[in-house]
Amino acid sequence: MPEQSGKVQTVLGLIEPDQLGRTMTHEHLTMTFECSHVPTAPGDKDLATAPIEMKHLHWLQQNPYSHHENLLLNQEIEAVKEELLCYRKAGGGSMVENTTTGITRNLPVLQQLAKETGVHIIAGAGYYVDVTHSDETRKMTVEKLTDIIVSEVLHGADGTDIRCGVIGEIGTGWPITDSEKKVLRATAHAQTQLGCPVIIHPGRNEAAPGEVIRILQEAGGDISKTVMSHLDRTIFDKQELLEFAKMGSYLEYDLFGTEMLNYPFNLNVDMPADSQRVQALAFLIKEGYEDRILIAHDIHTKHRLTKYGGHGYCHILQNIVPKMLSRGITQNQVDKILIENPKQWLTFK
Ligand SMILES: CC(=O)NCCS(=O)(=O)O
Repeated sequence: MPEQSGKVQTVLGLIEPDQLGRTMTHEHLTMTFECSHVPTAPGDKDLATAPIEMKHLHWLQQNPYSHHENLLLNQEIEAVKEELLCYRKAGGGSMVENTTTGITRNLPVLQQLAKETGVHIIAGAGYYVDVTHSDETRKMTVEKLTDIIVSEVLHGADGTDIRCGVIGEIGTGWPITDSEKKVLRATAHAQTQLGCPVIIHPGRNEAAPGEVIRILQEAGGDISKTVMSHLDRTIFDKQELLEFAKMGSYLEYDLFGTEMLNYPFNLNVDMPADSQRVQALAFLIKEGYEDRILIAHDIHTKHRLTKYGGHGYCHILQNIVPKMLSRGITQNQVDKILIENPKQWLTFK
């Protein structure tokens, strides 16, 4: 039985699950997102290269992926540290940092942030979406990928001895590519060896989450210890959502704070507003899924930091929790979503 059994693994070592407190299960504290750059409309070229300033904030909120600098969250360590200190003051305890290979994971920075702020940080093992896979990654067998993921959890990643405490976010697109399928199978095999939590980034299609779960299931993965991220931009039909929920994964609404008219990665999608996200949570609770819900902001660009006029990492604790309570979600249910469910998910078997 690995030493992680019954514990949560942070970048500073193992902790007791009860130490976690309120936990955001899908955040990024340092990463790059250049892989998802969206070409700028011809008339907007100047805005796309202008410094990030208040007068451009609305344009940036509507076009976050067309501004190169905005995709470099890794340049904001001081601002992120300030926000983490506020997060602690607001009653936050822990964060899962979902940056995996392909979007510039930086474990020493995560360790430094954890030491300086007292927030428990859990780092992610594995690989982001296909477009970020190196030639070397593409050539690897499932067995080799499994060994690497297991080693990132048991021994440390990126040449450090800093150990990851979850596998993911494992990136998949739509349709799921062969290289992504290999990584999914390796994820399931590694999870079988380790008894650890897994978190998935699905493609932007209603069928994508179910297809990922089927691949993991066939490879022996533990779906009850797996989180499906980004449901807020992926499954809209209530019946489809309930069908998916029956498959048994955690159901994550992790784009709180993101409100935009045109979602550039899939123009057929109407990105919901936060009030609609709260309605989705209330619906899932009414349908009996309060033990399976997780929430977060998935901050991955600069403009969402308070330094740039964004909502920051405290938005859920300060604004969304009161809204949940005002919409009939009880304090006990809020605590399940923010404390108990993350604890159950993050504890190694
Ligand atoms: C970092 C990351 O993958 N964020 C998800 C953005 S998306 O628009 O929900 O795909």
